[in-house]
Amino acid sequence: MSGKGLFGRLFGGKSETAATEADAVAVPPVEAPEDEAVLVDDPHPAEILAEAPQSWLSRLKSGLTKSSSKLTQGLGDLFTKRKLDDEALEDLEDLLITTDLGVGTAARVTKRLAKTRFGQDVGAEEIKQVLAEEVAQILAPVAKPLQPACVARPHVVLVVGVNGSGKTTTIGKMAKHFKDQGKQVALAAGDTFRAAAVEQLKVWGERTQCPVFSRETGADAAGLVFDAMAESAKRGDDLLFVDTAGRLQNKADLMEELRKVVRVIKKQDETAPHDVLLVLDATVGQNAHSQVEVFKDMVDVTGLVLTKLDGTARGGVLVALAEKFALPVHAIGVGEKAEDLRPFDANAFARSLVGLD
Ligand SMILES: Nc1nc2c(ncn2[C@@H]2O[C@H](COP(=O)(O)OP(=O)(O)OP(=O)(O)O)[C@@H](O)[C@H]2O)c(=O)[nH]1
Repeated sequence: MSGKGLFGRLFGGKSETAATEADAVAVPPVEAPEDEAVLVDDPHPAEILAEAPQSWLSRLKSGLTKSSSKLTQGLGDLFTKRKLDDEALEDLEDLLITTDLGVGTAARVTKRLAKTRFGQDVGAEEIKQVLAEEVAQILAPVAKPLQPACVARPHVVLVVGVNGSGKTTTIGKMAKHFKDQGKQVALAAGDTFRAAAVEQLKVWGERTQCPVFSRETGADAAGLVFDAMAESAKRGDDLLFVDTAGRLQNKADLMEELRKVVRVIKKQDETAPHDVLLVLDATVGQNAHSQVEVFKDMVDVTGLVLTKLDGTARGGVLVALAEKFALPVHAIGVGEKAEDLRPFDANAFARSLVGLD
């Protein structure tokens, strides 16, 4: 592990290399190149916004394939009809921990099986059922789709997270979701630190036909957000999504910037921001825990969005996060297209995660 400390690992400079799946502590988001042409040129907007040929459930299942295969394979190896004794329970607990489900979940599942099936022959399918039920129970209290009341105009959703976690993409996908529901939505490019971030948000603005409030690179983010709120209120928008920087020189700078943004938002509406979403990249696995802790220190995080579940076998981390923080999980991302972000459903997720239909 590098000697940079937590902040260095979370927000470290360009020299940080992307973490591998096996690297449980380093954070993969590496600052995207400024000339990220694919984002700026947007050659296939229609494709990105196109209706999904598959149902959401099949997208979810295929998105979680890496996670479910790891679990299914592990369970298959352990339980081709095996007596459930102490050793088998220990092996099962270890497997569940290695799939990022968390110590608490692993203990719950093994305890339940020990109570009901100790000494009997059990198979992988039976264990999957028990696991799916336990996971769904853990997730049910946190599965809360974002339902902005829009009593205040605009209802302000502040979006935070480390660079590359998927903030901008999540904003774009949510903008489409709420536009489709008939809401008037605007976007504020509060990551004035990186030109590519502003450009990327503008691309989503064009795709979703939402105005994007932006300023030149290096401009004061809080000033931009203040003006964006005033303008959005004048327009009578239902919703204003505010993108933010994910990395500054150090933690103190980032904290100061985020707190300043919150202060200026409150100057115009003391009930705002109405939601503060922390976007987490699921591929970082257990490191997501530290990210939640760091951001909770900086701002009043009200809910989570987990992205890139399609790119990792570590989808179980969502369960561990739910157990530890009990923060609402509003949505999950299983791909880069607009329809790849959906309100989070505990049961569907639990069954897909363990590879059940
Ligand atoms: N596979 C996959 N890719 C995703 C998902 N969500 C976002 N991405 C991709 O992840 C990359 C980073 O996403 P961004 O939205 O730019 O992340 P950000 O947090 O705004 O990052 P900065 O703009 O660097 O601050 C982009 O290439 C997205 O297309 C997802 O659910 N699945």
